[in-house]
Amino acid sequence: MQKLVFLGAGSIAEALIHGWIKNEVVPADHIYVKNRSNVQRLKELNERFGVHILENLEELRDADLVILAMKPKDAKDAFRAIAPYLSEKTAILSVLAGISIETIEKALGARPIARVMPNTSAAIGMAASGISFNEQVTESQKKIYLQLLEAIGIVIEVEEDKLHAITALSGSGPAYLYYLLEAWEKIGTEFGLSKETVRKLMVQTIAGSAMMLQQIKEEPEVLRKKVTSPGGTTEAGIRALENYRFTEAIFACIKSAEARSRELAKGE
Ligand SMILES: NC(=O)C1=CN([C@@H]2O[C@H](COP(=O)(O)OP(=O)(O)OC[C@H]3O[C@@H](n4cnc5c(N)ncnc54)[C@H](O)[C@@H]3O)[C@@H](O)[C@H]2O)C=CC1
Ligand SMILES: O=C(O)[C@@H]1CCC=N1
Repeated sequence: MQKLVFLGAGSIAEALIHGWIKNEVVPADHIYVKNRSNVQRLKELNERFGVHILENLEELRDADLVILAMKPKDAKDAFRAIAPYLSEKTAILSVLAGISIETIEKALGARPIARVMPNTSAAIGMAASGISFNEQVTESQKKIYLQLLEAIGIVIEVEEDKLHAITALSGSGPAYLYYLLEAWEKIGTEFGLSKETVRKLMVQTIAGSAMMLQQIKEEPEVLRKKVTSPGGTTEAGIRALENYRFTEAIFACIKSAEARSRELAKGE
């Protein structure tokens, strides 16, 4: 693919660009970026990664792949603006939360479309992505899409309806973990530790726990129980979480995010 155009130059676009260039999957010279109005932001991406700035929509005509990376609320306007400039050969990769393949097909015509839900860890090649394809995607195109996503982490193909759940889990997931770390830092400093010390310890704790799950093929429950000495500190901590209805809070979190993804699909 010679020309990949990002429509939307925000955080997820940056993460994908960073991942593709760093992992040498797509040369910077093949990447173009466009946003709505923030020219400074485009210049910043140009200077940082060497990607081109798409000056006008006419230049979409020879694009091989258009990546839809604006906010879902801006998608309708964007579709209307770009539809006249897309040629038959142009394929689509959408990262829009909620917006269905059917909606994209209706707006941009029947063409190869991959709907992807990555996360911002794409920037360091550690994304967890879900992906669905429409019927126009051939087996060889599928391989190219998967290659693009595997270059920035892991990717799992699912039926499209499940992307709402994936959005709520791994799409938003990094934010939940950062939020958890924010809380740990607050309480850690209340105990007189420096923020830097808490950060160092807890980032390693998150990374170590994730690696344990990956490398030692045991259930999280088994690993949790290995930490939890009878009558010990972990037991006391977990009891407090239970008192604050930890599982219910997590369920409510994921259900709310999943429901929001379904609302976005309806344009709400
Ligand atoms: N941030 C994240 O962790 C993830 C975001 N997503 C999805 O990615 C999309 C973008 O999210 P962010 O990067 O966080 O948003 P953002 O707000 O950082 O960036 C959105 C960009 O879209 C541009 N834009 C708006 N209308 C446009 C148009 N008509 N043509 C071209 N560009 C236009 C804006 O100027 C801005 O550069 C959303 O649809 C979101 O659901 C998906 C997975 C993870
Ligand atoms: O918050 C959002 O809507 C997007 C989708 C997943 C992560 N960020």
